[in-house]
Amino acid sequence: MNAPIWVLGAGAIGLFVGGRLAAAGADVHFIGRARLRDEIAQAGGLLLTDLEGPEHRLAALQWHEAAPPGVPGLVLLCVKSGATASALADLALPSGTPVLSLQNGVDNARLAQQAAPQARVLAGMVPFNVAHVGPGHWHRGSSGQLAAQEDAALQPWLALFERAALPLQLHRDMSAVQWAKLLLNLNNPVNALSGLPLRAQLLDADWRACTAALMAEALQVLRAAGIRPARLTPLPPGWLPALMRLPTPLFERLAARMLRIDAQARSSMADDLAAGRPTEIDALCGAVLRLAQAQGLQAPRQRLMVELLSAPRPQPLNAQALRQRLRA
Ligand SMILES: NC(=O)C1=CN([C@@H]2O[C@H](COP(=O)(O)OP(=O)(O)OC[C@H]3O[C@@H](n4cnc5c(N)ncnc54)[C@H](OP(=O)(O)O)[C@@H]3O)[C@@H](O)[C@H]2O)C=CC1
Ligand SMILES: CC(C)(CO)C(=O)C(=O)O
Repeated sequence: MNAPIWVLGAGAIGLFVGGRLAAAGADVHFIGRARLRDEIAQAGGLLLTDLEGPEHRLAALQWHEAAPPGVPGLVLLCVKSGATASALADLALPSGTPVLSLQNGVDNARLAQQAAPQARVLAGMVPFNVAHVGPGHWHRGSSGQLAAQEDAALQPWLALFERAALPLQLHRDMSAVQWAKLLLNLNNPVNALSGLPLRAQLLDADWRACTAALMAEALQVLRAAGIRPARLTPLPPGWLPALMRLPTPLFERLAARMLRIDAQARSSMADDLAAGRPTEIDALCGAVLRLAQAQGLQAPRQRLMVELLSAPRPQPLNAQALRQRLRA
């Protein structure tokens, strides 16, 4: 068996990925909140279900509210972006410990490396959605393969991820992959404000027009900065705004893969908004806004989304009102 894996941030992604690795035989330690530990215990264990795979039940988890005793062989960084620095600063990791960030946004690996300079922090990317759908129950509601920085430190772990049916697709240029994922994540604030499940929101032309406008603005900024996002979808990233603006019947046909989403799936930002937690808007639209500013450009649409989602109590909006405000 490999050395222990520590999941830092036992929430949707941490429980799903860590739970699947534990089911495949890994020695997984979850670092998370007592409320989720208690919820899982009261439900009789962790239940993981999957749109396209078998379900897994784990009767007991190795759960900690702070760093476990011992030394990890791998850390999976699964807290929301705003918690990256503080979560890592609380662990005294031995020199060279690989830390794989499974977070959205383009800056978390850098922030993590700053907080734990002795660790070997690697960027990763999760393309699929995991939602908390019932007591002790998390569900993967869309598909796609995990991505990670190509690095010798991950070699000993590749077979385990394969066994867990979560193979790591290795990339030399994770920055291009992360920017491409960020473009897709520009739908997160739109989804959160809509109050709708992801699939229903994506099947509404007005909400899609909002996301298209954010994507078009971000693509202009990336172009100006010389960043070429990787291709994560059947169509190249540059075509995403046009795809989103298609009439719904045509969109349904051309975006069939993007729409392979369970009716219950919702974006991680919608979860945060519903729970009254801070959102990751600064790591998504905020990152595009900062890149624009560095190029001497404006990004008024990203700025608007940052303002709307940073309000003390962001209110759901109707699609046409948001469209108007975004000039979409
Ligand atoms: N959910 C999804 O479908 C997807 C999520 N992602 C990305 O994955 C990352 C994680 O998202 P997700 O799993 O949804 O987030 P969750 O909020 O479900 O999980 C994170 C958990 O970590 C806990 N936490 C925060 N700080 C600490 C700490 N110092 N020690 C222990 N626990 C801590 C949080 O508790 P508390 O809330 O109390 O702070 C929360 O329970 C994000 O960057 C997200 O964008 C990427 C793709 C899909
Ligand atoms: C998978 C996706 C794009 C949408 O659910 C996501 O990254 C998120 O919810 O944050």
